[in-house]
Formats: sequence, structure tokens, C-alpha cells
Amino acid sequence: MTVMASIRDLTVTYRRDGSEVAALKNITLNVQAGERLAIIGESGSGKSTLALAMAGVLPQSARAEGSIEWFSLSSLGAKTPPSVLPEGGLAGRRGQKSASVPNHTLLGGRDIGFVFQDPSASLDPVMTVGKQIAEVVRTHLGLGWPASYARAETLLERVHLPDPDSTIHAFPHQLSGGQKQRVAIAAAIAAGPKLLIADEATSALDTIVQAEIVALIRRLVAEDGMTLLFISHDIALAAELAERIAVFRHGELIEIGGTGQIVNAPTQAYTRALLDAHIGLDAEPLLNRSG
Ligand SMILES: Nc1ncnc2c1ncn2[C@@H]1O[C@H](COP(=O)(O)OP(=O)(O)OP(=O)(O)O)[C@@H](O)[C@H]1O
Ligand code: NI
Repeated sequence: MTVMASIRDLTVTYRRDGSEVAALKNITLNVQAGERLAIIGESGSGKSTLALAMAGVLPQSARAEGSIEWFSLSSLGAKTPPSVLPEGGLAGRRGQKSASVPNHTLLGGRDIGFVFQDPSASLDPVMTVGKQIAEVVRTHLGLGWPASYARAETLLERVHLPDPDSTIHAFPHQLSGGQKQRVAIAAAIAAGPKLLIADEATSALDTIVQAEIVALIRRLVAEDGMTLLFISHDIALAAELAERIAVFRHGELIEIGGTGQIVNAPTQAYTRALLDAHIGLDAEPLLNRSG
């Protein structure tokens, strides 16, 4: 297995109103190229902070220590960090001001695609869905508008939106929540990222749509050979999609392992409690999983 990103002793502290919040504490973790890795934990455990740190877009109020080293993110196979990442990893810019938070906008970059919980927040309400996707293609792949629109239409087909040739001219408000999330996913993968980060991408959707979006993400990740970082507070959902699960609590990585091991033989009482919270609800798919 090839390591895509090596996170070493990553500590992130936010400053707010004179006080400090330690959002991540000494996280050491390898992300393997091509794997589906879930990051789970309850609200405030630091999951989104990890995603922002990996994308190099922590807010200015954040101070990061440690390092994130990238190996196979760039499609060129070069070791140079891609544009969205801080030069030399986080350690290289300690104390420097970081880029502004994406404010739940799409980063949709070539190297890391992002999907957030709320597609309405990540989509521009006054721009057609076709243009939003085409813009990502144009900006990151350097294609002209006609070629970018053609690729946008193909992407709308790939995410199974109905009538791509008319949907391409639709505005976000004309689509359902699930359809908007499909558009957001199309934009996120439009420039062919090696890594797709889905941060609570299905949390705002009802159970049936949630299952459809999980299936969609699984298919796209397989088709494009992407690495997936699936962030969720829902261990059952994570178990359905991921090959490995990392459990975060209060900013610490308390347990990481294969999905089968985490689900069937967790070493931490906290993980067991997360699993027990699902027993009696939809325990079947969770416990039938082998790995
Ligand atoms: N911009 C910020 N300024 C100050 N504190 C922050 C900021 N962003 C996050 N935090 C704090 O850092 C901690 C980790 O937050 P983070 O959003 O990473 O957790 P999370 O696991 O993604 O939570 P959720 O499931 O609610 O999205 C929390 O205590 C949170 O309040
Ligand atoms: Ni979050």
C-alpha cells in the first residue's frame, strides 16, 4: 500500500475571545492511496478541523503544529504539494496566517474535492448548476467554456441527475436537497481530484436519499480511483462505506482499524458505546459487515 498523506503530531488550536480550544491533539495518521477511510466521532471531536488542515484552509484563528506530508496526491506523481496545500505542510507555515475558511463553498480543486453537509451553502444560488461545474473544470483543467460545459453535462449524467441537458441550465433552488448534493458532488469531482473529502455529506438528507448518496460516492470513488475521507458522526453509515475507521474524541484519535475490527472487536469503551447506540435501530447492516 502507498501512503498518500502522512499526518504527524498534528495539533490544532483555535483562539476565540481570548481563550483557546484544542481541536486536535497530536494526531498521527496515514491516509493510504486509494482507501476509503472514515473519520467518526461526536460533534466537536475535531473531524472537520482535520479536513480543513488537510486541505490547508484552516481559519486564521487556528494555530497548527506538526506536519502533513503528501506523497501521491498530485496526478503528475510529483512530490510537490498541490496548490491548495501549504508549502512544506503545516509545519512550514507555523505562525503564519492561513488562507480563509472555505465557508462551506466548494473547493472543487484538482487535488482535493470537498463535499459538505449543506449543498445550498456550497452552491451559488444565482448561477446555473452547469456553469458552477463548468467553472471548476475551466479553472482547474484550463479548458474552454464549450469543453467545460460538455464535461459538466457528462458529470451530471455520472451523478445520475435526471435530464442532464436541461438540468445543466437549472438553478440550485429548482432541485431537491438530494439533487443539489449530487450537483455538489459533481462539482467536487469535476477536476479529477485524487482525494475526495465528504464532511457530513449525507447528514442533512433523509435516510433513503442518504443511502443513495452513499452508494453514489462509493461508485464514483471506485470509478475514478479516488481516495475517500468520509467524515461522519454516524458509525453505521461509516461502516457501510469505509474500509478503515478512525474514531475521534475530544480532539484525539482514540482508535483506528479495519471496519470489521472496529465494528466487531473495538478496543475502546467509547467505540463500543457508539456501536451500542445503534443496536436496535439499524444494527443489521452494521453487524453483518465483515470488512
Ligand atoms: N473557527 C473556529 N473557532 C473557534 N473554535 C472552533 C472553530 N472551529 C471549530 N472550533 C472548535 O473546535 C472543536 C472541534 O471542532 P470541529 O468542527 O473540528 O468538530 P467536528 O467533529 O467536525 O464537529 P461537528 O460534528 O459538529 O461538525 C470544537 O470544540 C469547536 O467548537
Ligand atoms: Ni464537522
